[in-house]
Amino acid sequence: MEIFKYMEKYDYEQLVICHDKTSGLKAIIGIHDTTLGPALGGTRMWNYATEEEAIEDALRLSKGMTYKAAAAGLNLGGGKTVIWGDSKTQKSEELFRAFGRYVQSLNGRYITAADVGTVVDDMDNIRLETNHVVGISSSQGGSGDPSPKTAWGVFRGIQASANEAWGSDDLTGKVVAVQGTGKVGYYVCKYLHEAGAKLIVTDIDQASIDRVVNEFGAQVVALDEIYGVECDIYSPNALGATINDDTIPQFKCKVIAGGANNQLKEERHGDIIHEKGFIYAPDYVINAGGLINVADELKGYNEERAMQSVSKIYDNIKRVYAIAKRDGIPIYKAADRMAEERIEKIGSVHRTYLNK
Ligand SMILES: NC(=O)c1ccc[n+]([C@@H]2O[C@H](COP(=O)([O-])OP(=O)(O)OC[C@H]3O[C@@H](n4cnc5c(N)ncnc54)[C@H](O)[C@@H]3O)[C@@H](O)[C@H]2O)c1
Repeated sequence: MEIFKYMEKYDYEQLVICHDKTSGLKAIIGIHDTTLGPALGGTRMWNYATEEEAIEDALRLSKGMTYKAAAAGLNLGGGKTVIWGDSKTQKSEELFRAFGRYVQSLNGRYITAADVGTVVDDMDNIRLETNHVVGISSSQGGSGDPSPKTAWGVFRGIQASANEAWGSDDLTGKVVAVQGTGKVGYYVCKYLHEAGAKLIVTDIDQASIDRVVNEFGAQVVALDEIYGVECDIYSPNALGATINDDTIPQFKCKVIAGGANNQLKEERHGDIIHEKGFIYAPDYVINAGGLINVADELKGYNEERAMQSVSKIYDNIKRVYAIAKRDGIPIYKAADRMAEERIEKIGSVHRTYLNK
């Protein structure tokens, strides 16, 4: 990989390679864009096959965070860390403290958080060396499990999508097919049930299915049946890539809106659902509740304020739909455009010299 060529192509700011022999730390911090504010993004611990794979992931993921934060209306840029190692066998206090010292050395340009392979305890260890970490434990002033907040944002995005499709936020009697009833899916079901929607669910885990059946009267279907059920809304909250060549012909819904990451198998599937007239809430806009929630820790965490901020996902989703119509482009592309326009506009404000 030609790193500078790649960085130039997608306009990256910085790549930081961190090494500590004693703890075995091998970390790569990608900072994509800090126009809107410090780069915030989680630390992923993963046993990559090669050094190149790890670098590519740090770069790819940090760029994704630029778009996610910008579209969420946060004053944050995009960054991400990958720690190259096995999260089951290679974690230690010293490894995360060594990493924390590198985060501190960036003096607030980058703020870290938990991601795949890292947990709250790891963030608490990083916190021993730097303040530039969020997602720490509640006892330390952290915001706790983000899943209910992510789900609240997904619910608000579903309301905005219903408004777009049927002219009203009212979900009474609407049938929603929910794929995945885990940490996010359970709360999505809860909010939908409270709003009067009817639930059809599927999951590989029987205990989580039983819970939503008992608590919310959900109807259950087999794993593969969820795509083709008669419903108004399909809400993916489990796996990525469930909008693909196999599933699109099965969909009977009008709206696709759920919390799962990377829902389009390929970009062209975003074009296909656009041509077929589906209302699709772009994944990284509708599932930003966890990020918005954790970012609230930077002001001293306040749950009520965080929930209000997450609620604005309603407006963000509506804005994406408006941009798609304004420019005659598929909705998934409108999300990127919304993020890029915000960075461009705020960036131009920052050109004016201010003696702060
Ligand atoms: N937790 C968050 O705050 C958050 C934030 C942003 C995005 N997301 C995304 O939301 C999705 C769900 O995250 P989560 O935290 O609820 O994870 P989770 O592991 O708690 O839940 C996922 C659920 O999907 C089920 N599942 C797995 N394979 C399935 C299949 N083939 N068919 C149906 N169900 C299946 C699992 O049994 C589990 O109950 C993921 O894509 C995640 O990346 C989560």
